[in-house]
Amino acid sequence: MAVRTPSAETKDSTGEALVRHHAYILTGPAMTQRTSVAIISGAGGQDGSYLAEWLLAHDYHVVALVRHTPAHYERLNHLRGKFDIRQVNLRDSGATEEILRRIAADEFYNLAARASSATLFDEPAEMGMENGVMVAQLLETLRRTSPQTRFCQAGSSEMFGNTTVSPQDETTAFRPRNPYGAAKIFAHIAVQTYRQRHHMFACNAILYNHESPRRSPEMVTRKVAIAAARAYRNLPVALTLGDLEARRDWGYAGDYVRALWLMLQQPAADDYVIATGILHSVRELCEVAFEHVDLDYRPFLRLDPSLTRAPESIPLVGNSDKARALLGWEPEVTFSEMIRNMVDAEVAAIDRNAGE
Ligand SMILES: Nc1nc2c(ncn2[C@@H]2O[C@H](COP(=O)(O)OP(=O)(O)O[C@H]3O[C@H](CO)[C@@H](O)[C@H](O)[C@@H]3O)[C@@H](O)[C@H]2O)c(=O)[nH]1
Repeated sequence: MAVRTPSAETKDSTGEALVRHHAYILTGPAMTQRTSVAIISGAGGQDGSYLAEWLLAHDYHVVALVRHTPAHYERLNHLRGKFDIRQVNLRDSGATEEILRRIAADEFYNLAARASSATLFDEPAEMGMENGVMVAQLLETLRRTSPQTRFCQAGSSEMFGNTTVSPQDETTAFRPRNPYGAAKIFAHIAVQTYRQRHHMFACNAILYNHESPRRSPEMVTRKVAIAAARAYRNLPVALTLGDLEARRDWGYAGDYVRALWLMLQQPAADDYVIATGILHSVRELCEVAFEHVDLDYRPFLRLDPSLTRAPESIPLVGNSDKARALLGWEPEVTFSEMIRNMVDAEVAAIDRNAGE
């Protein structure tokens, strides 16, 4: 168990105590547990909501940083009142610095990013700023205000892009094929720089696709789950897909946020690939989702080539042996279980809406 130095109570501008922390401190033979404080940026997304749940279940004081008005974030609704939520644009370094200085968190998880597959190629300059340069800015602010804070950066398998190696691991060369992947690599290198040159506890998670009922509806797993549930409830279905043969290494988001947390509990900071190591096609995804409701997906399917992306010459599939060995991490939810849960969640949502 890591032993961390306690720090002082922090106060807001009114002088009111905000949070008391720190982690686990040894007091003689007995171990006293104090509340750890974690900041999650980009907390309103799929991963932020699962990570907030995980941290709250582990008695953390959670501070969620969101970009828009807090009420906007439905995925956090069930947790309201259990954590602090602050609206801040991380590109505003002054505002970010004030928050970081005041909170002096034990852990910081950076999940803030542009993440839609529709925008992987769009607005390269903005993409570079938000998914790349902003992370370096954040690390620099942390270095000046709260260098003891442990930092975790959510990277992506898109960094491997047009790889020539399969499966990919932490030693595989990056070959990004879009500005999204390139920006994430900039962030990845920034994390390594602050770890090596400034001795900060900063980790990179190279996350392969991870899904859940909280995934954005334009992502392919959620699209298919919604279509299967609507077909099951005899509602009009638009299952319009780009490509049935595209393959992905799909894991469950709840499992992946557990890996992020585990990284920050280690004696030393490092980088880890987080993946299942198993590929499935969009066709298999459709089969699992529709078979779960005893239907055939084919009559509902329309192919739209405009939704197709050039396939990778080598599929993106991760080797997470390092995370399994050093973090003791294993994915717990299988692909089929996850897709079936996603369909069940959509059926429940339809029924809830019908009952309102
Ligand atoms: N969205 C979508 N994808 C389709 C469709 N038809 C086929 N696909 C294929 O389905 C795969 C998964 O697509 P998405 O669910 O949109 O996710 P992604 O593009 O792989 O990106 C996600 O995962 C990355 C991790 O590798 C993340 O970095 C990224 O932010 C995002 O979460 C891709 O190969 C995509 O080409 C379609 O109609 N819609």
